Amino acid sequence: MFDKLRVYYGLKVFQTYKWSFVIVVSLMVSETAVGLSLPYLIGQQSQAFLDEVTILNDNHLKYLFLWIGLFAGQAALRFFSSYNVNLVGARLMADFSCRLYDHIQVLPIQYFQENKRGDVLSMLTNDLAVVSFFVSSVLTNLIPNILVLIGASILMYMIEPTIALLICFLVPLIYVILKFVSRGMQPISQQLVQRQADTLAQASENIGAISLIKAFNKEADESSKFRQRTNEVLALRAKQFRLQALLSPLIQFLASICILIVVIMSVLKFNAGSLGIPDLITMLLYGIVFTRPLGSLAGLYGQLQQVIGASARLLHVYHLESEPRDSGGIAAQIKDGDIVFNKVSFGFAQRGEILKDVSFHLKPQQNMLIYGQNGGGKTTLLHLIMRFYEPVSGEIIIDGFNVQHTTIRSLRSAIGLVSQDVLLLNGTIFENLTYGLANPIADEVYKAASQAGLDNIIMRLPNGYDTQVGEGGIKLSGGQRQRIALARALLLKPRILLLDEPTSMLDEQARLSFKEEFHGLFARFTVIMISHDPTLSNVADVVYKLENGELNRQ
Ligand SMILES: Nc1ncnc2c1ncn2[C@@H]1O[C@H](COP(=O)(O)OP(=O)(O)OP(=O)(O)O)[C@@H](O)[C@H]1O
Repeated sequence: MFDKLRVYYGLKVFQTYKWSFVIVVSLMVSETAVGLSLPYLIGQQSQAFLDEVTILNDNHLKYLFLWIGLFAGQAALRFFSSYNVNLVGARLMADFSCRLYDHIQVLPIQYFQENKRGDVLSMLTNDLAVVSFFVSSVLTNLIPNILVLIGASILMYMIEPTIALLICFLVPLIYVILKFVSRGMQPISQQLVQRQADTLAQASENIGAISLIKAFNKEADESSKFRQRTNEVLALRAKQFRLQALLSPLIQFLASICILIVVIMSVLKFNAGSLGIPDLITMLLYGIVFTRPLGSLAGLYGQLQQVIGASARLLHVYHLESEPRDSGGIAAQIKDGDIVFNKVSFGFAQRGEILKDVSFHLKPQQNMLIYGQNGGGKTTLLHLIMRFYEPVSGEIIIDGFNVQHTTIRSLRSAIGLVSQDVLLLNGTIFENLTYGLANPIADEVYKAASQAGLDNIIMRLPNGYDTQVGEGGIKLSGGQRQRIALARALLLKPRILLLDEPTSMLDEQARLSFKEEFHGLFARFTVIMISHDPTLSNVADVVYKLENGELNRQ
C-alpha cells in the first residue's frame, strides 16, 4: 500500500513542480557534464605540456584558460543548481506540510480522541523534518552523484574497458556491504521516531495539565519520567550514530581500494604500452571523480533508513479517510430548525450501547431540556446532531434532510454548539467572539456580548475587547469563558443551538438572568439544552430524561 501511495504522491508532486524539476535537473546535468569533461580535457590536453618543452607557451596558456574557465563555469552552475535544488526541496516540504495540516484538520473527531496531541505535533515537526532533510539530500546528492557515476563509468570504459568493468563490478559489492552493515538501522530509526513522539506527547500533555501537576506536587515525578524518555531517545540516537559513523569510513575505505585498483591497473597498462600518458592521467582523474560520490551515497543510504519510518507514519495519516465536508451528500438548506430523531441508537466501539432507539420531534423555535445521570450519553446525543459520530441505526432528520446524507459543512453552519468545556483560541476577546464570522459587525458583537452578560466583565479588563485570553482562554474564569461561548453562538445566528450545560459555570445572578432572558435571547432558535439544573425546566418547552440509554418525555 505504501509503495503505491509513494508512487502516487511522487507523481502528483512531480506534476505540480514539473518546471522547477526540469530547471534543476538541467542545471545538474550541465554541471555534471562540465565536471566530467574536465578530467578528459586535462588528461588528453596534457600531451601538449609533455610535447612542448617551453614552459607556459601560448598553447599551454590557451589550455590553462580553458580549464580555469570550465572550473569557473562548473562553480557557477553548482551555485545555481544548489540554490534552486534547496529551494525546490523547501517548497516541496512546505507544500506537503500544509497539505498534511489541511488533511489532519478534516480527520474525524475519533482520530483526535484516539491519538495523542504530541503524536500529531511530532509528525508535523520531527517526521516532516526528517523527510524534508532527506528530500533535499536526495535532490542535492543522489541525482548528481548517480550522473557522475554513470558518466565517469562510460568515459573510463571508452578509454580502458577492463578497468572500467572491474570498477563497475565493485559497485554492487559496495551496495551489498552497505545493506548488511545498515540492516539494524531501520528498526532503530522506527523506535526513535516513536520515542521522540512519546517525549513530545508527554511534554505537551504536562504543559496542558500544569496546574494539576503543581496541585499534586508531581513536578519531580513528571521530570523524572521526562528524563527517562529523553535518555531512551539518547540511547537510540547513540546506536544510530554508531551505525552511521561506521558506514562512511567503510565506504571511504572501499572507495580508496577502487582508486588503488585504477592506479595499479593503469600503471600496469602504461608499462605494457597499451596506455599513453594522457590516458593514464585521464584514468587517474576519473578514478578520483568516480569514487567521490560513493561516500555521500552511503550517507544517503543511512538517512533512507530513518526516512522510511517517518514517511510511513506520515503516509498512514495522509491515507486516513477525512470527513466528507463538501462532498458525499447534498448541501442542506436548513432554514427552520425542525429536528427529528427516529429510533437513533449509538455506542462507542467496545463500550456497549449508550443511546437506544432515541426518538423525538422538536419543532422550529421550540426548546428542549435534557437531563440525566453523568455519563448517560447527553453530550453524545448533541455530537450525533453535529455528525461528530454517525448513528449505529436510526436517522436524524433536520428540515427534512437526513443528516447522514448532507454535506458536513452545510449541516454544521446551521448549528451553534456551546460545549461543556468551553474552548477559546489564544487571541483577544473580540477575536474569540467573532470566530467563525466572515464579516463581523462591531455593534452586533457588542450587543451579543451584552446579552451574554459580558459588559461589566469586559469593561473591567485592562484592554477591554482587546484583552488577550491566553491559550484555551486560560486568563479568563470558567464563567467568563462560558459567557463568551454563549455570545459567540448568538452572533453566529444559527437555526439550531445546542447548549451543553450552559449555566454550569455561571454565578447565581447570571443564572437568574439567563433564565429570565431565555425566551428573549433564544426565541429565534431551536434549542436543545443539557443541564443538571432542574430549575431550567421552567423555561423549557419540553423536558426529557435520558436514563439507561432511553430518552423519555417528562
Ligand atoms: N470518545 C469516546 N470513546 C469512548 N467512550 C466515550 C467517548 N466519549 C464518551 N464516551 C463514553 O460515553 C458515555 C456518554 O458520555 P457523554 O459525555 O455523552 O455523557 P453525558 O451524559 O454528557 O455525561 P455528563 O452529564 O457527565 O456530562 C460515557 O460513559 C463516556 O465514558
